[in-house]
Amino acid sequence: MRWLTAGESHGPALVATLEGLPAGVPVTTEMVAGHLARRRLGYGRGARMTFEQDEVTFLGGVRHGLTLGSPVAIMVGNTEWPKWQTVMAADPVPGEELAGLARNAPLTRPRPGHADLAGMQKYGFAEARPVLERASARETAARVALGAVARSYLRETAGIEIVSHVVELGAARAPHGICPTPGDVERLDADPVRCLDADASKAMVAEIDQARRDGDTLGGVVEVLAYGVPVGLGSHVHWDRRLDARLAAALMGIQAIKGVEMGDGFALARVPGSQAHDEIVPTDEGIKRASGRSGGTEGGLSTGEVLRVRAAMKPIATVPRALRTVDVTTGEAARAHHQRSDVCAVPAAGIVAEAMVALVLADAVAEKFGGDSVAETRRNVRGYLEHLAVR
Ligand SMILES: Cc1cc2nc3c(=O)[nH]c(=O)nc-3n(C[C@H](O)[C@H](O)[C@H](O)COP(=O)(O)O)c2cc1C
Ligand SMILES: C=C(O[C@@H]1CC(C(=O)O)=C[C@@H](OP(=O)(O)O)[C@H]1O)C(=O)O
Repeated sequence: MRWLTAGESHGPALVATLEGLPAGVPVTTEMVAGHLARRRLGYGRGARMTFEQDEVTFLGGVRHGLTLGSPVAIMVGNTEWPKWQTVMAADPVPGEELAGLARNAPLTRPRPGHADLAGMQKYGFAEARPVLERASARETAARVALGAVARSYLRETAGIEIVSHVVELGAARAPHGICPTPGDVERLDADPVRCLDADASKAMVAEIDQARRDGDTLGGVVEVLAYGVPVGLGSHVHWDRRLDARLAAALMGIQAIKGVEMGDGFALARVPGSQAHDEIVPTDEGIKRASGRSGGTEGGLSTGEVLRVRAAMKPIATVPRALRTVDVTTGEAARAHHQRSDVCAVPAAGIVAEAMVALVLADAVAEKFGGDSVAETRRNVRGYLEHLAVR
């Protein structure tokens, strides 16, 4: 399976394509729009989330609610576009039309923590606009759109369901060991910070309020769980086939994610081996694990237990009480450019992380089970699981 996104934050639209899906995956505009709406939620997001809509259009690969086996192409329109169509026009614009446009003022005070400065230096731009337009996490809308399609494929072929929740936000933490299930999604989506524990949720909201008062921003940690993942996705045989490595790369590829842990991750480094692994035990339902510390992978293969992976997001880099920078036109010390911004986007990052996990798992399922139609993939999954049960 291959996928790509294109589009700028204030361009006309984002587009995303996914190639390698079989025919017969149920997909609708409403399904994609539903996941995009979940990404817009979350206490602490900025003004743009209140007025911009995500307009979903399928451009290819789907007919009457089912994939055709051809590449799926989705467009997510930016409803901000009318305000930006001169500044972000694809074709040349006469200088007099651009002159005096406040939106076109050169951004010469790059923001620490963003791609602004290194991007300007690398690509030879005199200001940050051409960099930040693509570096912006607006692009995550395109990933979530593809993630919605990948999730439907996972559900239909292998019965896999994906859930995420916020486990840390600023200094507030959810109690250790809370593992939401697919049945908790409605409750999670209704919570302002997508945290299952009511006290922790209140503490997280209070952290965001305080950061806003302080002119500051916050990060946090999200956890993604995948239920129904069969044993044997990924492989131990080569580094780039390891499922854990693929998940880590995909999650690290989300804007502002700076750390990824499989299962108990870093905590495992601090305990002896007798407390770090998941013992193998016989049960009435077959061979199982006595705990879930590994997060559902061993040696780069899924174990058949619940998959659990965490991603740490750094605080939003556009800090209202602006950070020190240099004005690249004068070389003088200055304060970083700041307009509207999110105070905290950790709940939204959880939805993006779900999409990335879905895309990695979809790729791994397609690799293991193949199939040109959903029925064929399903047969292959069933045959494999029946064979395992016999053994
Ligand atoms: C869902 C989401 C929303 C974000 N919103 C903002 C924002 O409003 N303002 C901001 O400065 N950064 C925001 N970011 C983070 C920046 O895009 C990110 O920090 C920047 O691209 C640099 O990230 P990097 O150091 O990981 O490359 C957001 C990230 C995500 C995942
Ligand atoms: C638009 C989205 O997120 C944006 C991500 C973002 C950034 O710098 O990453 C900055 C903000 O955009 P702007 O600078 O235009 O206010 C966010 O609103 C979105 O998630 O759909």
